[in-house]
Amino acid sequence: MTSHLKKVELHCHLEGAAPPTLTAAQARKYGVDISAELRDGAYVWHDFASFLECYDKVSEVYKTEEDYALLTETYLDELAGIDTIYSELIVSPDHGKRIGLGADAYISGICEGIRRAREKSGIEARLIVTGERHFGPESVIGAAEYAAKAGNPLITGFNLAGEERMGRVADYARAFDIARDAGLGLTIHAGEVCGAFSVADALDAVRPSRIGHGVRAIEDLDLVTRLADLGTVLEICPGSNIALGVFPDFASHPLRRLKEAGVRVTISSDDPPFFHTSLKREYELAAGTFGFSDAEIDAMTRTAIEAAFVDDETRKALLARI
Ligand SMILES: Nc1ncnc2[nH]cnc12
Ligand SMILES: [Zn+2]
Repeated sequence: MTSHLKKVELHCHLEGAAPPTLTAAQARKYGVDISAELRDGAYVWHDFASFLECYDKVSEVYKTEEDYALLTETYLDELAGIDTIYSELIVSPDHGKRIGLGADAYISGICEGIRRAREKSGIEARLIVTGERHFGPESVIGAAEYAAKAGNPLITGFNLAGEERMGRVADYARAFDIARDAGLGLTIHAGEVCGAFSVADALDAVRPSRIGHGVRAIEDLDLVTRLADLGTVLEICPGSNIALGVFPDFASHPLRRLKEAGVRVTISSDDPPFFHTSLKREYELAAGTFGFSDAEIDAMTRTAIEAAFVDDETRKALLARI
């Protein structure tokens, strides 16, 4: 049981958190046929590439500023309902542009959702703007420029997500320079679909303070030592990793081995309904399946706050609540 524990989430894609019931209602509202991507209340995909396609199609039924406010408020309300005190949402202003809403309206809807949720429960949230590898380096640079110039106090981080097998991290280094110069926190999806080399690439080319997933670092024990020595924080999403077949089962998942090797680990849900999971379930897995004590889980939550892309005053206030 982890219902008595305070929770924090560093790694969740906003559109990836869209509840199937809400997506179905949105599709009906706009007359969009989503039957190939949403069947019997579940999202339909069969491998990483088709997951990304399904994700993009689902995202298309969220079209207006109000749609994004509602989606954000809905997810943050769910998190607050399980005693989550802080959430970082991975968002894509580029997506806002692609669907014709515009990056500013997309972000403004999301910020309104954060405001509404915080008013009800006090939950704190920040935004990590992401570029997506499969749209190429220029689009990722565009996302970084947007994040850097937005001057929005809720945008505090920059990420690289999408098809990890496309290009090397060095191809996207310029985008991270722009984000770093703007004072944004940096994190990169690496070592999820690709092996340890991808995590080493991220450290060599960018040296982010956090890595999304990073779990396949376990294939190279020198790299695990490097992560531990650098203090790089891994945003680990066990349910996502099993759903995507990164590891065959929880028994072979390296969360515990990475933690025991001294790597700073945290737990998140990634794209919860796509992977039949939730932050609640991830905490339950940490306790039940991985066998972590309450104190060990609290320590991971504290690590997440230490690594959060927030100002020191907010960090202090969050730490005081664990
Ligand atoms: N798990 C994941 N990996 C890479 N890109 C993503 N975009 C949404 N979810 C993702
Ligand atoms: Zn992710």
